[in-house]
Amino acid sequence: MALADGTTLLAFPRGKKSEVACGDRVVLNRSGDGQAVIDSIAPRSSLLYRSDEYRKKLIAANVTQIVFVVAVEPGFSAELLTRCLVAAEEQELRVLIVLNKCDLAERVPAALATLAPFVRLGYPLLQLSALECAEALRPHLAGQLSVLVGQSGMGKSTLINALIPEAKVATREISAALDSGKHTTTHATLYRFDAASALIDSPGLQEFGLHHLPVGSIEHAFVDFRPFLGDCRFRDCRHEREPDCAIRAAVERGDIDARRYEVFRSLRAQAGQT
Ligand SMILES: Nc1nc2c(ncn2[C@@H]2O[C@H](COP(=O)(O)OP(=O)(O)OP(=O)(O)O)[C@@H](O)[C@H]2O)c(=O)[nH]1
Ligand SMILES: [Zn+2]
Repeated sequence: MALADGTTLLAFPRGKKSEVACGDRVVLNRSGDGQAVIDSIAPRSSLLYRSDEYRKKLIAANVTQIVFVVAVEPGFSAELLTRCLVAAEEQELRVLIVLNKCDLAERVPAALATLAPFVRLGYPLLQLSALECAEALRPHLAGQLSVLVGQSGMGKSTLINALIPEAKVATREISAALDSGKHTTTHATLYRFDAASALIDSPGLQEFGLHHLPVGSIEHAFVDFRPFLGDCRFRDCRHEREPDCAIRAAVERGDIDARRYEVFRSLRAQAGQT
């Protein structure tokens, strides 16, 4: 836990089950030996979970922006990006898509083609090379609590280590404090730039399991569905086999990307289970 004066200390939740997420603002009760107990958690402006059919887990609180890192190689999952965008829309967060490894110039056009449908939807795209110009990302982090998300191999660690030189050291210190190296891969870490800007590195968000989303909020989280919502014949249309479904009609006309519609269907089928 970081205090207002910038110092940090080790803090533990009161109960056994931790309800605290990275990014939370808390009231601490100091115990004198440099440690503390978490008394209460301040109201959150946003909350990201990961979930599967069995359980959901808090990942990050009070985030204002998701930075989704993809690379020109290896290939990335457009479905995962769609899921990330849905999670962001549902929590009303900003999104920045970062295309990394643009130094591999001959691979850039293919990656841009994959990203074109997302850019058409209005999501901002930043092209950079974590090896050559990681600094290009820094201005986009100003004034935001960002969470950095990406599949393995996209260059997330390279980016963080370039922007935050103490990041490598911090990970080691936290593992030592918890007396176990195995925590390094599962817990989220918050790196502060200034009073208004910080970055959360959260390995757990990679898969974007969204089983926890309320069924009714999913269709609204697809920005391309919004112009057509309310135009279906049935008010409670599930956009599956109902007659006169405006969403399916839009897919058939090509106004909604068919792959996005398929992601919608799978999210809807899984929704509300945890
Ligand atoms: N050419 C090029 N290679 C890069 C760039 N950024 C990262 N890489 C390489 O891509 C590989 C993966 O980078 P990492 O930073 O370890 O990727 P990661 O996303 O943190 O992956 P995990 O550690 O598995 O989560 C490494 O071999 C990096 O050197 C870049 O901008 N250009
Ligand atoms: Zn419909």
